[in-house]
Amino acid sequence: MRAYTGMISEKTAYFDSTEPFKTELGALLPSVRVAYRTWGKLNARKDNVVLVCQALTGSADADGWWEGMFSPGGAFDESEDFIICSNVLGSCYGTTGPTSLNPLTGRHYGPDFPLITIRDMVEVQRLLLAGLGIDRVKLAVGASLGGMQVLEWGALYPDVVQALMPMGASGRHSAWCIAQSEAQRQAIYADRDWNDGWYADGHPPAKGLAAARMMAMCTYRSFENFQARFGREFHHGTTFKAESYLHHQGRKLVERFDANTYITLTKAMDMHDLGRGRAGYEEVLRSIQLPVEILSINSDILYPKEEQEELARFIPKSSILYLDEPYGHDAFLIDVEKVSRMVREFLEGRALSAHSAA
Ligand SMILES: CC(=O)SCCNC(=O)CCNC(=O)[C@H](O)C(C)(C)COP(=O)(O)OP(=O)(O)OC[C@H]1O[C@@H](n2cnc3c(N)ncnc32)[C@H](O)[C@@H]1OP(=O)(O)O
Ligand SMILES: N[C@@H](CCO)C(=O)O
Repeated sequence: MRAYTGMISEKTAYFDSTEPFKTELGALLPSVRVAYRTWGKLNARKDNVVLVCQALTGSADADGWWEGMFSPGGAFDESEDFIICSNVLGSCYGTTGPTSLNPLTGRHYGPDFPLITIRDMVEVQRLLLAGLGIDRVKLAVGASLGGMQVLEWGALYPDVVQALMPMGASGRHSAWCIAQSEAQRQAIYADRDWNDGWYADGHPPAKGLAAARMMAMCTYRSFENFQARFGREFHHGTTFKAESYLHHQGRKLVERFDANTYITLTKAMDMHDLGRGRAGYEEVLRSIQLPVEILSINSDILYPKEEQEELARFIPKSSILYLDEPYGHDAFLIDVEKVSRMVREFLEGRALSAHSAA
């Protein structure tokens, strides 16, 4: 697998919405820019759209961070489908977020960027699709934060999306996940360069962001995976391989990501709750009348299988698949061949029948 560098591809396109965007929680963004990529061709009936929703540190470049999903006969097949992936609201890869200029102040939003929600991310994607003249999506698919967006698509726009495939996600962020996010954010706040989010250019809270990533990496993997890969072996001198692995991953994130963005996106994930302000959590799940294929990762310590089984229990036309791997939550990025096949089978099976019936 190619290492994901977080560079914005030159193939990235931009959609600008000059209308003010009101967030779910009432903040007003004067304008919104969306960075997006597409692959394949939109057919004459405009009914071959597959929407890919990114995970936490991803970008519009799904062919970078989820490369193995792109192949003839695989999940994302450019000869069949028109595949769209946009960078989420609040991120730092081209879509409006804390690193963007605030037109009202002329400086970066930084920590002034408002608290946003998964619903805001979906609303911004909806603006993009409308701007591209698309009003039907045959499949919305994504893992982790991407899975949350997929579920919100089902709740917000069931007339637009025709099938959903959320992976390694829940219908509402658990106390456990909120606690992990907060511990990571506290590592950033504790960095001497944090300066309440107004860190100087070239002096980000690097140690804090690296520590946050190291904590997160432990939750993206599993006891078994760390034990099998690193055991008690040393990397150099008295540094264990398990330590140097985390140092490496922490360093890599600091090179490609922004601390205020990390805070914005993890808070949005913590706000994830399909039931908020609606008729009730279970009712919302029951009301999703689309074919839904739920992928559960057996070794996931962040979103355990009970959470996907809960989704499957309440969403009427859902079924559940299990990815039986030792890798932990990030198995969706590692065993891509298997995941890709599962998506294609869904697309050509239950998802296709919903699509043809529409
Ligand atoms: C939406 C998104 O997910 S965005 C981005 C994709 N995800 C990420 O980048 C998250 C961070 N990366 C990863 O977790 C992984 O690289 C994955 C999930 C993408 C792939 O998993 P794996 O194939 O098992 O890769 P692995 O976890 O071994 O990481 C490989 C890297 O760790 C390094 N590494 C492995 N063991 C050690 C060690 N003991 N000490 C130091 N470095 C180590 C490798 O040299 C390699 O470095 P590179 O990425 O700079 O080439
Ligand atoms: N590893 C993912 C987050 C967890 O799925 C990312 O870096 O975006």
